[in-house]
Amino acid sequence: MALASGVRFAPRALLRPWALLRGTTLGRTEPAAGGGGDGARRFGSQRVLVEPDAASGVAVMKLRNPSNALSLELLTELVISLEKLENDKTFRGIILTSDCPRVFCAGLDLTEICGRNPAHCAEYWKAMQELWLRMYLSSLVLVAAINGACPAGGCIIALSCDCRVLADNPKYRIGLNETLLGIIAPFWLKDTYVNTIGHRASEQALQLGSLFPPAEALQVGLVDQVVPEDQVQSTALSEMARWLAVPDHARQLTKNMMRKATADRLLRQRDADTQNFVSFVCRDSIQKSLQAYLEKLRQRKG
Ligand SMILES: CCCCCCCC/C=C/C=C/CC(=O)SCCNC(=O)CCNC(=O)[C@H](O)C(C)(C)COP(=O)(O)OP(=O)(O)OC[C@H]1O[C@@H](n2cnc3c(N)ncnc32)[C@H](O)[C@@H]1OP(=O)(O)O
Repeated sequence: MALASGVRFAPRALLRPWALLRGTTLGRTEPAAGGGGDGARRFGSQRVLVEPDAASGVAVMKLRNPSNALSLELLTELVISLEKLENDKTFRGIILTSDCPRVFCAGLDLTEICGRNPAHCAEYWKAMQELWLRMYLSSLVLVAAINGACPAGGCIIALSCDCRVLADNPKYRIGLNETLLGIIAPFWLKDTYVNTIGHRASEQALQLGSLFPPAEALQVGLVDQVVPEDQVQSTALSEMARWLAVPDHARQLTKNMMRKATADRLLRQRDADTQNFVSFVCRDSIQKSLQAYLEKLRQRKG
């Protein structure tokens, strides 16, 4: 499997991604609901469902993990699905959305870094870097149809797309709230934020750990459209059409010109970034707060 440009590492899960997927349906195709015609074969895995439409060249990719927390398996399946679409010249764009009610993506799966050994945390973080690099530099148009809450790592997934459409529901807040959890967004998340909403707005939002409700997210430029919930999908499709109206080669080279320096910064410091992450999250104090936070989340449910 080809990894993102200039990669010096090969996380175990990504070297043998199929091992993680035993017993899942990845690679198997089946007719899409109501479909059956040309390009109406969907494929997917346990955690990512892909509904390709060959006629329009657009695939809808649906996350379907519990709360869409970014587990190692979900990260792996996302990379594989993305790669499959990238390698199929039929496709020019992906709409990324959630199949979970009320949640687009809950961010990092904290169970992957709480009570785990350093080697696991490193493998996990490398998989997170890999997904971000692939999405951020994808030659396809990526539109996020955000139909639920979108904190922290969820926001990063959305920010690595080209365009964001958010459902107008005050519960669907979006932002990088790491500081409120006592953790620090690494430089490449910060860079992505700055590239999207500018330096001053990022400085404020990152320090305060702001989670923006839809109207504020639109105002600050974190999302491009806020629409009623039942119009998220159709608006994402209209946005996609607008982006696909531009010749691919010109749009792709322009995207690369805008994003390459940010991605290269991570590529140059990938190992150091992993080490920073691991030594930070493996501290006793951080492990204790992660444990307490997870406990709070579980209790809140009851
Ligand atoms: C020197 C510096 C070096 C650099 C260091 C770098 C350090 C670190 C960088 C890290 C970056 C981190 C970014 C992150 O993404 S951290 C994760 C942040 N995410 C959150 O805070 C979201 C938490 N979840 C929620 O707020 C809600 O769950 C919500 C997404 C709004 C959904 O709400 P609701 O529909 O009501 O669902 P529940 O709350 O009932 O949750 C259902 C089950 O899912 C579990 N859950 C939720 N989120 C997570 C998660 N992020 N990880 C793991 N598990 C999660 C929750 O506990 C419930 O589980 P169960 O059904 O078993 O009870």
